[in-house]
Amino acid sequence: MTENLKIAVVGAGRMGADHIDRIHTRIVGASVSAVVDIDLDRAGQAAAGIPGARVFASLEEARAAGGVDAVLLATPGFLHEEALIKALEWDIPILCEKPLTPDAATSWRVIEAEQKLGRQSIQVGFMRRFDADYAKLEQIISGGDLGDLLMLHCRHRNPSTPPGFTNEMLINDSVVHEFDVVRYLTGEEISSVQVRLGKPSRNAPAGQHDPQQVLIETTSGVLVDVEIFVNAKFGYEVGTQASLEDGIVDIGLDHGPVTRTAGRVGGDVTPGFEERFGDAYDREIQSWVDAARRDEVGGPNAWDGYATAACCEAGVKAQSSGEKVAVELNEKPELYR
Ligand SMILES: NC(=O)c1ccc[n+]([C@@H]2O[C@H](COP(=O)([O-])OP(=O)(O)OC[C@H]3O[C@@H](n4cnc5c(N)ncnc54)[C@H](O)[C@@H]3O)[C@@H](O)[C@H]2O)c1
Ligand SMILES: O[C@H]1[C@H](O)[C@@H](O)[C@H](O)[C@@H](O)[C@H]1O
Repeated sequence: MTENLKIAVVGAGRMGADHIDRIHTRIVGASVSAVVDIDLDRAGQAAAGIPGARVFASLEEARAAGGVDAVLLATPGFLHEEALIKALEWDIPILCEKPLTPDAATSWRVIEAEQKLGRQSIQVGFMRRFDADYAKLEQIISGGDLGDLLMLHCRHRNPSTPPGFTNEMLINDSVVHEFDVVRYLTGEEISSVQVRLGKPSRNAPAGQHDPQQVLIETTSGVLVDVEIFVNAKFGYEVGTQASLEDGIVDIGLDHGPVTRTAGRVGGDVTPGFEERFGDAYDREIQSWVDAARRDEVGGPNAWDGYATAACCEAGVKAQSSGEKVAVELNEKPELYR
């Protein structure tokens, strides 16, 4: 077992910097040994104050300098494939922020490379599986006391989007989480995706149709509707209502105290994903580190990344056609059964 997992974090932007701080301050059994970013100033800022953390412009340079046991990949999704294939060739564990890659063909190439390695080495950053609410909902559904799950109603609202957030990214950067959650909660694959574009918000930037409604069906016929609304302004909200045969369960309602005073009632709105899912990210990264030290994977794997990428591809097609698009999956390799 590796005593102290020395991690190279690739991409020191919003998510990478958050993970660097988390590993440095809260994660046990690991340290940040390298910060890689094409923007060296940004890498330097993220590495500042972390003993032993060196700064590089590429993963190859970091690897050549030595002291890299594992990679945490936090660059934009379209850049993931190349780094994943490299890390698999070097046989070092990887935590890849979602999405694994943006479409099925590129994700399948990653699956093929991992099969060549012969063991699972990639964990995908679907942190909702580590959220206490989602974990409880999964237990309620799989426990069976409320009968079969029939429908899920999901809401996914972000205050705004960063520059360069395309219309396709509503699906392959945001709804990719719901694709994973649906597979996690039902234990089934998704069979089809449909996207409906209704009245757009005046707050959406040019080129983005926001909000959108995504309709999902699983292999046993569980129906799911998702409101994806990425310029909702008021704050960050992710929640799900599950309709089961003998009960309705809600998670992700605004939490914290609700105060009634001076003729008003109210509580706090979560500003962003860091606050909503902070505990989940901590558990996710600790689980990855613990497993990686034993050469194992501690969460959703490359098959989960591939299956959701296939859903994203169907979703992007459905955005332009308006039709229900079937999700086509290759046969699941032995490595993931
Ligand atoms: N799990 C979650 O809730 C969550 C939240 C936010 C972002 N993410 C994911 O994290 C990843 C990063 O998102 P972000 O919001 O931090 O993006 P960001 O734009 O803030 O940061 C990306 C960083 O990557 C760097 N970069 C670009 N090309 C590079 C290259 N070739 N080599 C090294 N560095 C390079 C950029 O300079 C930038 O610093 C994405 O995959 C995104 O989907 C996940
Ligand atoms: O990259 C982010 C992140 O994955 C958040 O969890 C999600 O709510 C956003 O929609 C997405 O853009």
